[in-house]
Amino acid sequence: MQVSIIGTGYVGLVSGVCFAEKGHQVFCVDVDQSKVDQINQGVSPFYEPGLNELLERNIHTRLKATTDFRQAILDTDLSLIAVGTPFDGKEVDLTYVKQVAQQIGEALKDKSTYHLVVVKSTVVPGTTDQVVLPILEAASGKKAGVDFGVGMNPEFLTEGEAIDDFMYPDRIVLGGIDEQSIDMLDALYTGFENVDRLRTNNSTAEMIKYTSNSLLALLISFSNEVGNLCSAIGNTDIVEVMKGVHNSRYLTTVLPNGERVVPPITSFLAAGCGFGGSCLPKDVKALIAHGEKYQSLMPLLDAVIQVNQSQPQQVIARLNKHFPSLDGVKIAILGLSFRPNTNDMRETPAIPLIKALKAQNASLKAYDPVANSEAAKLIRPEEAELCNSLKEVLENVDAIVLVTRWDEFKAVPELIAQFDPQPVFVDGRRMLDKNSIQRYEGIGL
Ligand SMILES: NC(=O)c1ccc[n+]([C@@H]2O[C@H](COP(=O)([O-])OP(=O)(O)OC[C@H]3O[C@@H](n4cnc5c(N)ncnc54)[C@H](O)[C@@H]3O)[C@@H](O)[C@H]2O)c1
Ligand SMILES: O=c1ccn([C@@H]2O[C@H](COP(=O)(O)OP(=O)(O)O[C@H]3O[C@H](CO)[C@@H](O)[C@H](O)[C@H]3O)[C@@H](O)[C@H]2O)c(=O)[nH]1
Repeated sequence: MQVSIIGTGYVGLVSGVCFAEKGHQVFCVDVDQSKVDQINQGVSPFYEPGLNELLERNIHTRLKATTDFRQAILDTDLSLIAVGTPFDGKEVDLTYVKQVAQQIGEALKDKSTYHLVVVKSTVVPGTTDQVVLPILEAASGKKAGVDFGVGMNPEFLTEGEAIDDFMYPDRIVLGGIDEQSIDMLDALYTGFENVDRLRTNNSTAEMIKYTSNSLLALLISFSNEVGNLCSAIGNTDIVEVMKGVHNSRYLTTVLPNGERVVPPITSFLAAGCGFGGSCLPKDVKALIAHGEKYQSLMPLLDAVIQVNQSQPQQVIARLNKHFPSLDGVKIAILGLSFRPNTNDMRETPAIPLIKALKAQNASLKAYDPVANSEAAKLIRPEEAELCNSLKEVLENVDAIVLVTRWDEFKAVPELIAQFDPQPVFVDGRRMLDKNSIQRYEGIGL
């Protein structure tokens, strides 16, 4: 199939290389010329494990990046919209989605064959049918369901694991205005085997995406709330509590041989210094705001955000056990990206934590295995000194705070074993063994 993908961010570019790998002819379209040039040189504009290899293999054979929007639409049968949908403080910002719909519509005016337009961006229920479809009809002068189809295909990839998530999805949601749209969208996923496909309407497809992310966020905040109580009680460990909870038959699958498998969703029961990223915070807030429009309040999701916003304070409370005043206390921050294996700093809990520590006059150093240069755009040198290695950041500090679960940090117990005195270690992710470090403190402990 000839496919155009609009937006070459995490979703657009990963979808592009993966569909090319599956044999489709893909045009990746972006307004950002520098991104387009970089992609055409076979280099990803952002860090994502495995992406460069797939890009190099497919560029200029089955994949091409371009800024020529019109030509990309005319030369393809199906377009995926994968531009950003940020939260603007009040509601989901559909500016980019609307712009793209307008441009696709204008190109469709000159097209004589059937074309399918699919929204892959995360958009609130109703957007594809009530916002995108009317723009396409008005700009093209054509009729949806007759001259072109309209679909919605939410994306579930996780940054840092995006290629595997895309190639081996746990579900494929195929939304559409009619059978023809859904059939064509289904055909795009030929070659994706052994995966549940859910055929539905666009509004339901949109709601599936928000509900999935809201559930994940809810699980995290639930774990954090219980973890905070564990800390307050003392001698009660959230990690062991959640191990016990996982063993419930409702959260595990029992295989015919009796083996118990913990489904991935239960990994979202890990308490920590809070969820960040470009999806969970903005999607939960957008759904709450969308509910308000229908006078359908979501107090449970309001609380999910509230708990999340207070999690950095839990780290500070652990530090305060040892340092009643943080004035002049030298602290190393381990990890700046919102999760491991990415350099994405969007909504990372590291930023509110650094601001809060700085407000108390702590003296900060920080290190991230890949996100240092992205972090330098957000963190001023007077807020925290960015270090180039784990060894360097650990030198001469009173305390260490682990924010991101990078594998490299497993070396910390050994690296600090000989330090005298031992720094206080606050595990913001409960990543390390609590018995492996002398002055260990952790969320939910
Ligand atoms: N990042 C994720 O892990 C993830 C996962 C699932 C779903 N989503 C959703 O997918 C969507 C895209 O997210 P992302 O993280 O890939 O975004 P991103 O910000 O990384 O990329 C968006 C891209 O769109 C381009 N763009 C903006 N306007 C354009 C236009 N008019 N024409 C062409 N290109 C244009 C930008 O230059 C940018 O390269 C969002 O709705 C997001 O919620 C993201
Ligand atoms: O038990 C957990 C699991 C995650 N997190 C934090 O939650 C945030 C989000 O992590 P994760 O969900 O792994 O990464 P994302 O790339 O944001 O992926 C989420 O958002 C994507 C975009 O919508 C969806 O496609 C994915 O299914 C969904 O997991 C990170 O800050 C994690 O540290 C926790 O605090 N505890």
